[in-house]
Amino acid sequence: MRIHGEMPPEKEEEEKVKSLSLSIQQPQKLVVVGYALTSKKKKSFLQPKLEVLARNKGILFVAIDLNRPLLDQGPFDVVLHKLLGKDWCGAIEDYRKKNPEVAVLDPPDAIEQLLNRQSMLNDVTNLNLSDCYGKVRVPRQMVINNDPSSIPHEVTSAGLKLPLVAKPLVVDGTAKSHQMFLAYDQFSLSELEPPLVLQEFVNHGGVLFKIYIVGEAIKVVRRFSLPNVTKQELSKVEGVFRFPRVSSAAASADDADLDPSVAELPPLPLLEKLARELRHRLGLRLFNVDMIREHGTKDVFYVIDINYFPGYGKMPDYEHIFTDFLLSLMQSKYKNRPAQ
Ligand SMILES: Nc1ncnc2c1ncn2[C@@H]1O[C@H](COP(=O)(O)OP(=O)(O)OP(=O)(O)O)[C@@H](O)[C@H]1O
Ligand SMILES: O=P(O)(O)O[C@H]1[C@H](O)[C@@H](O)[C@H](OP(=O)(O)O)[C@@H](OP(=O)(O)O)[C@H]1O
Ligand SMILES: [Mg+2]
Ligand SMILES: [Mg+2]
Repeated sequence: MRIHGEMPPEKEEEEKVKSLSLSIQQPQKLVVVGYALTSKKKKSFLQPKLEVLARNKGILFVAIDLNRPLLDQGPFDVVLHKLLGKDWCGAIEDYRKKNPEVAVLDPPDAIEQLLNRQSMLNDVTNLNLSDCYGKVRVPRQMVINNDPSSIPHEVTSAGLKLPLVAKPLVVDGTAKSHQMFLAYDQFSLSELEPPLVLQEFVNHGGVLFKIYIVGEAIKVVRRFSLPNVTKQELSKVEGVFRFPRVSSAAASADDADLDPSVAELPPLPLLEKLARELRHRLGLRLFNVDMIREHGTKDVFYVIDINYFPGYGKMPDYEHIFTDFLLSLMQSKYKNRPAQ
């Protein structure tokens, strides 16, 4: 008995030969991805499961040699990078100008706005997502550049509400740039070392949504976060307390037994619109957004952090999503090429 849709054996052979000869006439072009990553990033991102799947799909990752001029290397179809410094950014800019057909992920000037927590959330502030299943806000915040002794006065005159999260102003991939403090009173903030961003803490029930963006693809996961701070606690406690990287553990909160009103994912149309708008405004294709839901509301969300080229290795299915994205870059490249 033949299952519906199955071919007779002779026809099947004919088809095999046909597709083989087609592939000989038009051998699949390898997609060469040059990468320049810190060793930490290389380890977390370039996992064997990604490299193997990529190879099967005709994608080859090649390390860029940082001791040789970038312009002498390649040819690459895509350049993937997460390195800092003027020299590197200059080299990448120069490379982009001279190789406009290569997809450089992403342009250094677009990345720059995410390397400073003052500019990082600007584009979210200016978004207008009304009628889109929820409100997306940014916590009120201020920057302290110097003189920690002036912080209590500055916080009071800016009218910021306690508790505050104190975050290093600059995000440069070092552990220090992720060192966070929770401040229960404004006086203790003078103990901290500027430059800092002081951001209002928003109660959100201890769950954070991490929205990974890879080109047009979105993946959202739940992560654990800081618990709510009650009024009572705030009135009793004084001081600033360093807290660990609560939301970075790969063990996600997806499987935890959570209050459904806290755990419910933000509506997909809201996330799609947010991702689309941010992709355009930021001019980036690889980033993630940390979002929390204001406790006691259904649809008031706050964006508290945006990261360039985040820990995709922790994103479920990242190897499929990322390789599909790389192939889609090639398709749009050939589609946009003028006919010969
Ligand atoms: N305004 C806020 N209100 C409530 N919780 C916050 C706020 N800002 C930060 N947090 C908590 O602190 C954590 C760290 O803050 P943030 O995401 O800004 O730091 P980060 O080091 O840049 O994180 P990442 O590892 O995602 O880059 C968040 O995951 C969240 O748990
Ligand atoms: O994917 P999430 O949970 O958001 O966490 C990432 C941070 O946001 C990134 O800042 C880290 O990358 P850098 O250490 O290169 O900044 C990134 O480092 P990683 O790629 O080595 O895991 C992650 O810690
Ligand atoms: Mg974060
Ligand atoms: Mg961050």
